[in-house]
Amino acid sequence: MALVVSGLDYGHPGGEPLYRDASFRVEAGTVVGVTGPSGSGKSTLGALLAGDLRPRAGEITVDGAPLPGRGFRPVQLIHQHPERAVNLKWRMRSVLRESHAVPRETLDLLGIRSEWLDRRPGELSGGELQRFCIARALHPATRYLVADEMTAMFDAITQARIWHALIGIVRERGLGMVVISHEPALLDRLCDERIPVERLRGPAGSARRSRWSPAARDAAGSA
Ligand SMILES: Nc1ncnc2c1ncn2[C@@H]1O[C@H](COP(=O)(O)OP(=O)(O)OP(=O)(O)O)[C@@H](O)[C@H]1O
Repeated sequence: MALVVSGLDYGHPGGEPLYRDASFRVEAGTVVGVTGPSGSGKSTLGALLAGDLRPRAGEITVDGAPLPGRGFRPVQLIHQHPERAVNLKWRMRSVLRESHAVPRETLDLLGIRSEWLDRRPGELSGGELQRFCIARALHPATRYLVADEMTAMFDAITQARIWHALIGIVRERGLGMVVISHEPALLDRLCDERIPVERLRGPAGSARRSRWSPAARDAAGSA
């Protein structure tokens, strides 16, 4: 059981190639960190894994089946910007219900207060709204989670609480998880393995790589 990326090619329309023949896997029950400089393609990778973007070539499979093009997405993406992931006109009760009947226990673990359920996204702080996006992503049929700078808007104590709750659920359900983050300490704490995004560019990515510092190249090369 794994989320498997094989021979992935992708570049945004009109942009330079970001991924060439990239391959890696995330075993169910493991947490994999993805690191890389700003603009290197981490969020793009998250969108590809979740099925929001389609690869130009290559394949992404989920527990042996191709990533579905429609219907429920077994790879759920938790965005860096929660306000882009929800209908801003709906009350939070409906935002949650659109995904599934989130158990009260999960709401409590994520620190979601009952009074927030009757508000709209614009009436919550970024961190409060993000808790709802995490709860939504924990659909019973979710197999893998991709967390893209998920806790960037939280203070350190809340960040630690949210990660503790989420990793507990992930481990309990045997989900696989990809954590995209700029924070090495966070990745050290959470992840079983780290993948520098540079490693996924393949030999053809060396044209872009040459614009970066020798230290970054060495780090990528030794990974
Ligand atoms: N929809 C798009 N159309 C064209 N180019 C895009 C699009 N989205 C992102 N890009 C470009 O693709 C590259 C990778 O962007 P991406 O957001 O994946 O990087 P990132 O590593 O997540 O960056 P950050 O750490 O700053 O969030 C950037 O050069 C960006 O400008």
